Amino acid sequence: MGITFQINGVNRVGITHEVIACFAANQIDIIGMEVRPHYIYLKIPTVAPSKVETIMQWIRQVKGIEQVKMIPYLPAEERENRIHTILTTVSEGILLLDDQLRITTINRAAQAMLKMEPVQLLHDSIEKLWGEAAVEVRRCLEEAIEVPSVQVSLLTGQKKRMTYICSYHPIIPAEKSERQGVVIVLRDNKQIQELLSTVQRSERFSFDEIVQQSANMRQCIETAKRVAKSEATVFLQGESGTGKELFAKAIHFESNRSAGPFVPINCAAIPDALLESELFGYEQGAFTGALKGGKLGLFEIAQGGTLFLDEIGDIPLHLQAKLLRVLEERKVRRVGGNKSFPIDVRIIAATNRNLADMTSKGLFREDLYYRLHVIPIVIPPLRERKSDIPMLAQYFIQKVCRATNQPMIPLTHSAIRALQSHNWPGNVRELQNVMERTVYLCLEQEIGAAHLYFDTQQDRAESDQDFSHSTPKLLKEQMDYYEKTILIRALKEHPSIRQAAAYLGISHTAVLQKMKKYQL
Ligand SMILES: Nc1ncnc2c1ncn2[C@@H]1O[C@H](COP(=O)(O)OP(=O)(O)OP(=O)(O)O)[C@@H](O)[C@H]1O
Repeated sequence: MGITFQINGVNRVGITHEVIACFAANQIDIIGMEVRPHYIYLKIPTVAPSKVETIMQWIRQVKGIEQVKMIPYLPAEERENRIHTILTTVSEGILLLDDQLRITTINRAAQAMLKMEPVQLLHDSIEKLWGEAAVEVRRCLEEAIEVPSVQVSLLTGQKKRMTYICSYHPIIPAEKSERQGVVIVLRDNKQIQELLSTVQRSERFSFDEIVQQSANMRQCIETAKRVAKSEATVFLQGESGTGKELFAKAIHFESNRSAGPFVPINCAAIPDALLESELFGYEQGAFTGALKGGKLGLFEIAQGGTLFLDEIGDIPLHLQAKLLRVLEERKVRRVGGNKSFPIDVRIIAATNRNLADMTSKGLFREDLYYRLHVIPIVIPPLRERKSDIPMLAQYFIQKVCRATNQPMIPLTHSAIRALQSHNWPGNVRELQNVMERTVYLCLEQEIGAAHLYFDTQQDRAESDQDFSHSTPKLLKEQMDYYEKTILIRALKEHPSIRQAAAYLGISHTAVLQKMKKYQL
């Protein structure tokens, strides 16, 4: 409590001294003060309202003073109030340390996370409290560098060991080079995992959402449902676009791990050099360019949930060995790390390649193949389940109509017959594209066979041969057309993208880019 004045005047040497002298002459104590060009802020103990007016008149008599008014707080108090409000409202734990690494402030969230009262923490050095775990905090202070995302294992006030994700930020005042301290931002690892699984939970998916009515698909779903509750590794085989990822998701959400995360990774889409660190994570300093504090691997992120290894046939041989070890020991060691930690992750693997064939050719490790091939489920291509086509086509039409707020457009019998006589090399994904394109371009009340927009460009490329007929005329178009055809052939003739790349004499990433360009 107290009374605060804001005094505004000219910038004259000695003016502040004369204002203070007014208070001293009238025996009024000054309990807070701040001076800025043209402004003096003064705080005094509470006095009677009548006295306040008298004081203001004294001050106005000082030469050069233009305005005196009462304000609720000194500017520094106002800043402190704001910082206090921020600290109490953020969900992260915040600890402010001085230049000796002593704790000067701790917010409510940090007290709750550490399960400690401020008296147990304030004024103690973080090095005394955290021991070894504080090494990076000192580095942050001494080298004035930010340290983002370090995992720290600490004993809480209830003597329970918990893992936190911390980041350290040096406090460096503007215009000065000396360091004033460190801000520690603390996040509860469990909260992060829960957040992650909430995100996954929001994408819940069930077997009921897999559209089908053919006997062979029904059988696949029955098998998948039966094994979902177990912990067994499921091995999904099927051509591209048959719905392998949908099966993987449905199995996860039907399993006892449904509250945990579902983490998919497409092994073919990640360059060799990054795949290992994506899967297993890395320790700080593991290689040039490694993030400070290291990086969580997908095995760690999938803890308590399911890791979906899509396109498993594209994992290079040296990583196959490491993956096998992880699956057998159920322990992961980060790249550049020397400690292993246990993992609790269910594996679902998928491939559109003939892995058994690749094994016999020495392109895929036999031991890993058998480790993964526990419960194989073969999803048939669309051409082998033509009875699913009408239902799927209507489902995709309805999806677009709903999204664009238009009434459902019916399919004629002739359109259904045309759809069923198509070969569908791209399976359900291709059917989905055809139906979406057809709905967007259709101006009729119903969709007949003539209105279907098949992917003729792809059909032409796949049917390969006669380059002289109906090919594009412009040089660029012709070159693209031939490139796409060559790429399709190479991909068909080689068991993995990496080998197709080696055959074509280009990098794996170049093949991936071209596949994206031609939507293969
Ligand atoms: N039975 C189905 N019901 C509804 N949608 C389906 C069905 N099967 C596939 N789809 C849709 O087709 C697309 C391809 O499916 P998905 O990605 O699961 O195939 P995939 O076999 O994993 O393909 P890839 O091998 O290329 O990764 C997705 O958009 C998916 O939603």
